[in-house]
Amino acid sequence: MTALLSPDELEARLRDIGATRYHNLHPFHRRLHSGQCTLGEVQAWALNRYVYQACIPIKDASLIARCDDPALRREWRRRLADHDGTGQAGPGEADGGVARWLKLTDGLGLDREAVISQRYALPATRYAAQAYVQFVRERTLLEAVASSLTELFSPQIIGERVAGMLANYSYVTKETLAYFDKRPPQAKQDSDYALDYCKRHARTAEQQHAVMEALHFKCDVLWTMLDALEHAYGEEGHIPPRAFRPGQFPALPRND
Ligand SMILES: O=C(O)c1cc(C(=O)O)c2c(n1)C(=O)C(=O)c1cc(C(=O)O)[nH]c1-2
Repeated sequence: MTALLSPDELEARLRDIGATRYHNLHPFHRRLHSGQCTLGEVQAWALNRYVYQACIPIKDASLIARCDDPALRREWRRRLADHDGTGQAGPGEADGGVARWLKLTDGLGLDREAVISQRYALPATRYAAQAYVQFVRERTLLEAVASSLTELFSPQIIGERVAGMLANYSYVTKETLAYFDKRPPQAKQDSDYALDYCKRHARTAEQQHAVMEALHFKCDVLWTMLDALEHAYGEEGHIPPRAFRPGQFPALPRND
């Protein structure tokens, strides 16, 4: 166990974890952003990433449910609204991030119902997303907050992704990628709060260690999802039996 760090030293250690472990460094993202993915791979990325998007409000709701600090609950409620919408768009009209992600999968020609069913996602994607929800349910509140700290690094990758995909794929438009318009300011606000919370509440060396481990864990969740995509759809092409197959979607057996 390392010695007790100052809050700023803790922040520097967390930023260092992002600099060396965040999913912007994954080969699949490099291929995605530089135009080297096939249409099938771009579709597979969006379909699998829906599973992650859908789990985010569930893990945020779990955090709220076990939190006895009204200020933290209030802050986290905003995240729920960001993802699930406020309901102000009209009855049955979702206006949050999850709904905007479906505009992205629509734009890539994927069947909405099939995407929402999560049936054609890779098993590893589902397990990774479930592991994130489980982590937030079971670990300390401090670790649960710390596991969101990957968002410190997301504005940069979103910038690279939007510029790279618009430049490199003729079928990707600004409208297709509209999900990402709102994310950088939301992620900045979310991660500023979470970082400040961790710096204030990690008062012992053990708690600081737990915060850093939570960020490592979350980087692993994100990395695992991209490993699974690369393994299934990259050069080797080991698509699991039930998963999305480019070109054959959604004409797949429905009762499997
Ligand atoms: O596009 C990305 O690379 C990326 C990364 C992350 C992240 O680092 O966890 C999130 C998002 N996007 C995102 O859109 C999002 O809503 C989100 C919520 C969270 C979280 O842990 O609460 N991370 C992320």
